[in-house]
Amino acid sequence: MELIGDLPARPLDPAACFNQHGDPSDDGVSARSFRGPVAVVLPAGGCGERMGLSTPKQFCKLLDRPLISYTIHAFERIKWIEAVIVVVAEQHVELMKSIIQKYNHEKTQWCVGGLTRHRSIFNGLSVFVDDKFMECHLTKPKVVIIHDAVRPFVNEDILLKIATAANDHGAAGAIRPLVSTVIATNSEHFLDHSLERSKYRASEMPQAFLFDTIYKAYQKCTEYDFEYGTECLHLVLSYCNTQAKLIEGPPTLWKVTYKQDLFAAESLIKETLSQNVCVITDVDQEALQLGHCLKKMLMTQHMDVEVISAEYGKKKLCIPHVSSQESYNIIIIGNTELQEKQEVIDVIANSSMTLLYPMVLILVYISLPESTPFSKKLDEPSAIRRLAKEAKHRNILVYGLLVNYTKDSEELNESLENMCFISKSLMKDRNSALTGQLLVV
Ligand SMILES: Nc1ccn([C@@H]2O[C@H](COP(=O)(O)OP(=O)(O)OP(=O)(O)O)[C@@H](O)[C@H]2O)c(=O)n1
Ligand SMILES: O=C(CO)[C@H](O)[C@H](O)COP(=O)(O)O
Repeated sequence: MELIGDLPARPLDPAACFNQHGDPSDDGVSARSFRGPVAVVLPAGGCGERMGLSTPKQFCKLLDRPLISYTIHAFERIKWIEAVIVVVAEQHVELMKSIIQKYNHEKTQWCVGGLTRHRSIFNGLSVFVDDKFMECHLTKPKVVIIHDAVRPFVNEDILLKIATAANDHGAAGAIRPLVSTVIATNSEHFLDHSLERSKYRASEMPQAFLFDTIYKAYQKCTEYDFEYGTECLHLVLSYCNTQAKLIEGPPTLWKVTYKQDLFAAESLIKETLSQNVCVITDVDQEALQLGHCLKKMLMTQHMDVEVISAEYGKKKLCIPHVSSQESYNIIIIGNTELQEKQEVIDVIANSSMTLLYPMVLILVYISLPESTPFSKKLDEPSAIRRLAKEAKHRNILVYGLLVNYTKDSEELNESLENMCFISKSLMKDRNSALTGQLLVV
C-alpha cells in the first residue's frame, strides 16, 4: 500500500499521516501560505444507498468509532480551521449531537440537511449568514471548505493548498487521475464514444471557495441544479463566472461508497496506528536485552520504536511521554506486579488518548530457567484476563506474551523473532476478541 512509504517517521497524530504528499509549490499553488481563518461544511445528510446498510455510511463504525468522527477530527486538529458545520438528516440529529459530545468535537456544530447533497450544502452555508442561526455565533468566513463527510483521510497539506488556491482564485478543488476510461452508451446500450482518459480527471473533495462566491452561486442556481447537480465547482463557473483552480490530491481522498470501502478504510487506520511503538522495560539485564533486540527487529519491519527503561513502580511516569509522542502501542517488558500494570492502564485511560483510537498494550513476561515456571503460577493468566476485560471498556487492548529466556543464543533468537512477529500482528490487527490471552512465544 502506497500509504506505508509515505508515512513520516513519527506522526504527531495518526490522522495527520494519511499521505502527507509533496511540496505546496509542486502544483503551481502559491507558496504564500494562506492560513485562514477558514470554516468547513461537511455534508453528511445522505442515506448511503450504494452501501446498502441500514445505517448511513457516515455513522458506520471503524474501530468502534463512527466514520464521521474521523472526518471531523481531521479538520479540528488543524489550527487555522475555525469552525466545522456538519449537515445531517433530521432523524440523525440526536445521534450527531451524541457523537459531538462523546468525542469532544469542540469546533463542531450541526444543522439539518435537505433531500439532495446540494440542498444540504446550501443549508450548511446558510448557518453563517441566516438570522435563524444567530445563536450559533458564527462569523462568516472569507474562505469555506466543502468536504464530503465520508472522505475521512483528508490531510492538512491538501487542505492548505486548496484553501490557498480558493483565496487566490475564488474556487479550487482536488482532482485525481481517472482509474477507468469514461464511455458513452447509445440508447440501445452499444458504445457511442469513449473519452481520451489522459485528458480527463476525477473531481474529488475537498473543494474550497470564497464564501460569497459559492453562496451567491447557490442563491442563483435552479431547481434542476439542486435536484440533479453533483459538482459545486460547476455552480460557481455557471453562476459567478469563477473558474476553479484544480489541484492533484493524494489517493486517500477517495469517497467511502461501497461496503468494501469500509474494510479498506479500517485497514488503512490500523496500518497507520501500527507504525510506531513505545517499549518500556524493567531495568534488569534480561528485560533490557529483550527490549533492545525487539527494537532492532521491529525496525526491520519499518516501525518507529522507542525504548525507555524504568524501575519498578516508575513505568506509569513514562505514559505522559508516550502520550506526547502519540504512540498507540506500548510494550511493557518485565515481571513486575499486576498492580503496577493496572496503574499504567489507569494513567493511559486518564490521558484521553483512547478517546479517539484503541491503545494496544502488550505485557511481556520473561520466563527464566531458574525461576518458577510461569505455567505453575495458575493465578497469573486469569489475573491478566481480568485486567484485560476491564481495560477493554476503556479502549485499551491488553495482551500477554510469555518469552522463554534462555542462554542458548539460537533459541533466544527464535523466541525474539516470534515475539517481534506476534507483537507486530497484535498491533496491526487490534483484535479485541484476543485481549486477555497469554500467548507463549
Ligand atoms: N441529501 C444528501 C445527500 C448526500 N449528502 C452527503 O454528501 C456526501 C457525498 O454523497 P454520497 O457519497 O453520494 O452519499 P449518499 O448520498 O449517502 O450515498 P448514496 O449516493 O450511495 O445514497 C455524503 O457525505 C452524504 O452524506 C448530504 O449531505 N445530503
Ligand atoms: O464527486 C464529487 C465531486 O464533485 C462530490 O464529491 C460528490 O461526492 C458527488 O456526490 P454524489 O456521489 O452524491 O453525486
